[in-house]
Amino acid sequence: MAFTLALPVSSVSQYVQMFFDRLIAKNPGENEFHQAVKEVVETLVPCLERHPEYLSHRILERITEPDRIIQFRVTWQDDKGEIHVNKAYRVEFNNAIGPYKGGLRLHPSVNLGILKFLGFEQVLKNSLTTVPMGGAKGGSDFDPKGKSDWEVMRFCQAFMKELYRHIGANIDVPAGDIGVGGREIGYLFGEFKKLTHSWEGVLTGKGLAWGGSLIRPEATGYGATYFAEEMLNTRGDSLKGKTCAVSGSGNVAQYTVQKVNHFGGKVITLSDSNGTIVDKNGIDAEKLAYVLDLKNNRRGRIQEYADKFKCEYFEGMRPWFVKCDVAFPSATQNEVNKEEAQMLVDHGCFVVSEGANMPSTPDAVEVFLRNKILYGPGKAANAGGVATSGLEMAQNASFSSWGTEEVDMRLHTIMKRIHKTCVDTANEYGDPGNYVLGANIGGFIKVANSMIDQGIV
Ligand SMILES: NC(=O)C1=CN([C@@H]2O[C@H](COP(=O)(O)OP(=O)(O)OC[C@H]3O[C@@H](n4cnc5c(N)ncnc54)[C@H](O)[C@@H]3O)[C@@H](O)[C@H]2O)C=CC1
Ligand SMILES: O=C(O)CCC(=O)C(=O)O
Repeated sequence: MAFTLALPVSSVSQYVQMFFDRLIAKNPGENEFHQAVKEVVETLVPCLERHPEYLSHRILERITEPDRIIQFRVTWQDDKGEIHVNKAYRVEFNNAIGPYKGGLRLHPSVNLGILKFLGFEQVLKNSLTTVPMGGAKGGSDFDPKGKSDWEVMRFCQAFMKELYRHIGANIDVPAGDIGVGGREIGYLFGEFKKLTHSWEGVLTGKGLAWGGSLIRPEATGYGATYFAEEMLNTRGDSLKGKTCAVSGSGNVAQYTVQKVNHFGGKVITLSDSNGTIVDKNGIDAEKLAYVLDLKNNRRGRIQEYADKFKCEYFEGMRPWFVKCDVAFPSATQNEVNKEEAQMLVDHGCFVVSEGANMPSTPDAVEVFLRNKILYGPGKAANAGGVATSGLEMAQNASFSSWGTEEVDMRLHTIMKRIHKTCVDTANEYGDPGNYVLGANIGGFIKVANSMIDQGIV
């Protein structure tokens, strides 16, 4: 099809700028969504210059507008019988290459702009995995902190009472994200079965006894660590003997620590929304077991680690002031700002592998790129979680379950493949070592081509 642009523009860069201005005007106030789209479209310019058909097919406009957004009310009762109302969403972003797939977040900060940024990132991330999955994200402003198991169960059941109509094993397959782990997936799955009178792989991150996959809980942290190791290998180096800073202390952080230890590195930090612990001796297997119990069962604060193991605790601080070789931001979006990025680099950090989604602000990313450190953006580095969800879907669809070694081997292979895609794409577009460009173009092309193949829908 001919390159027929309706707008009078002389260059692709100018087109992209006009596109972005319109996106902001059409989606006011959705700051995280603007940020995620801006980063992607800016790096797409050389690809769009080479492929004008993406512009004439209006792929930018279509890929940034969710297929549909479901917004609903969740009404539930606390243990005292008091009634609460939360806002909830499922953003079904794009299913060009497979069923909608992506996590559910339960956190008071959840709003549409955050879920749209996460859904948009998920489209490109899932494409990078090579597993056929579209992108989606959902969640609610419900705060699980301080709630009893019964309250969490009642919330999850009320949430699923609406969501069940919109999802299915071949339609849309949610999973965990911040505030949603094995406990919540269990309550959601139980309610889905009850409402639909069917057993299907409609959620991933399920318990092992009822359709879950080995290694899914570990997969995001393991994957981010495999990605860091791959990046280091390009410089003839490895994680062995490296000092690492990890933020967060939830699912992704926990299994990052485990895998870094496995590779012979030493993790010296963990954090939560209250503060950071710094344990210069390293968080070994025994201390990690304590963290898992603290965070997954007792649901306590990370400060208790410092009390127990007599290390330093920094109230209200993030970990990025420490001296380290490798950083794994694994808590939440925009948790590394420009000053913190500069501090990391100044203190000798030369690898950043993002376990969280968009944890670095745009000017922090600029610091990493300018200093030519090994910087693995979230949509590549943390793709192991959703990739292993894809493996869980494959096992469910074939009524089979694979062993630990098989799933881990597949995860490792997928992470190596994603790394190679980033490296090869960055080389092809003349910017070697730029994993941001490599991941964005690498993920985009497959979705864009699929959308063109499938016509104007
Ligand atoms: N669970 C998964 O499979 C995947 C998760 N991610 C991303 O990884 C990040 C962490 O997710 P999970 O470990 O699953 O969640 P989680 O709920 O298990 O843990 C989240 C951690 O981040 C901390 N945190 C949350 N909000 C914070 C804030 N505003 N300031 C400081 N700390 C904060 C919490 O205290 C907790 O330690 C998120 O960005 C998520 O989107 C990305 C890919 C897959
Ligand atoms: O496993 C999934 O489907 C969700 C993973 C996820 O939410 C993410 O990659 O950010």
